[in-house]
Amino acid sequence: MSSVPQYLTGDKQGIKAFLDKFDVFLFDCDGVLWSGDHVFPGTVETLSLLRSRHKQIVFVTNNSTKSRADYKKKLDSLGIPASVEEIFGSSYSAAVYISRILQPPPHKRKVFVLGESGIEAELDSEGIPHLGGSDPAYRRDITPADYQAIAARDASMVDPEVGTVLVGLDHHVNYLKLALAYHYITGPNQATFLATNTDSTLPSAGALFPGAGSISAPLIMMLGGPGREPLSLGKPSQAMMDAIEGKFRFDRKRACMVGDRMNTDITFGIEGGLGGTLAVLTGVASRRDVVEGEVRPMAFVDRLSDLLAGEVE
Ligand SMILES: O=C(O)[C@H](O)[C@H](O)COP(=O)(O)O
Ligand SMILES: [Mg+2]
Repeated sequence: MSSVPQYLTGDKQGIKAFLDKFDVFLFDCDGVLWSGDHVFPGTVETLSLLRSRHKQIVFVTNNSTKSRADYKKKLDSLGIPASVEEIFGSSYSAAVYISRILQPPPHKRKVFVLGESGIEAELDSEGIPHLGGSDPAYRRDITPADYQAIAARDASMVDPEVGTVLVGLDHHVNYLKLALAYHYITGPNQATFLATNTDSTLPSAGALFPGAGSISAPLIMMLGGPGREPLSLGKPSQAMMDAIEGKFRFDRKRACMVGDRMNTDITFGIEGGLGGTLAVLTGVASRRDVVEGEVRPMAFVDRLSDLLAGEVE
């Protein structure tokens, strides 16, 4: 059983000592920097404190609805200084995995997407053709003709060149898309079943909503349940950690993962062999999860801006 994490809120010297241990901070976004479009008070000041101390900052989000360029716009709109180079999302992680590791053969190079434009933009950035996703042709009710065409594997409905099904948070999921995804995975296409992430919930507006995991769950059930889960390329996937380390070239022992979720963010940092992990209580995890859970961070604070107390010399 892991030890009880250090509680740093209000502990000026403890915060200073904690911050001094690290040169790199990997920041989760939803539940840490903001909740939906509400940026938590003190977030901007805390990040600029770290930058003033020459700490490297990387934004590592599982939220696949936006691309890195979209996140740059969101960070700008919330007054959070950042470069697009500092952003690493699960949709980019999945696109890189497909183009550089999975490398489907030319006749199976297309990806059927259950997700939003963030996935499509990152697949485009890696030159990967895709269908489904935000295409309005799929945002409709299934019809009797659809059943016939899908069952008959009519190429107008079931594209023979689909070799991968990629699932992320999809605010427009529906029966037709789930049916097509199932047939791509189980039919002659034998498509590879991937997910950008499998978070069960999404923290937004101070509450919890269906997460990306709830979008792939019906497919897992249709495929026979446990053992048929998709390969997930978001946190805590170490494929994502390796890609981030490869890009930013940092000493893992001098890096700290900051997150609000134990089974993604904190597990990501621990399994990645990072020097530290810090939890905040403004998102998914409760204090009890942090202090008594199976997975525990090195330290925690009530909110990110509590780190500002570390400014005192
Ligand atoms: O369902 C989801 O996709 C997640 O809740 C969301 O993406 C979490 O984003 P993160 O906290 O990693 O920024
Ligand atoms: Mg989060």
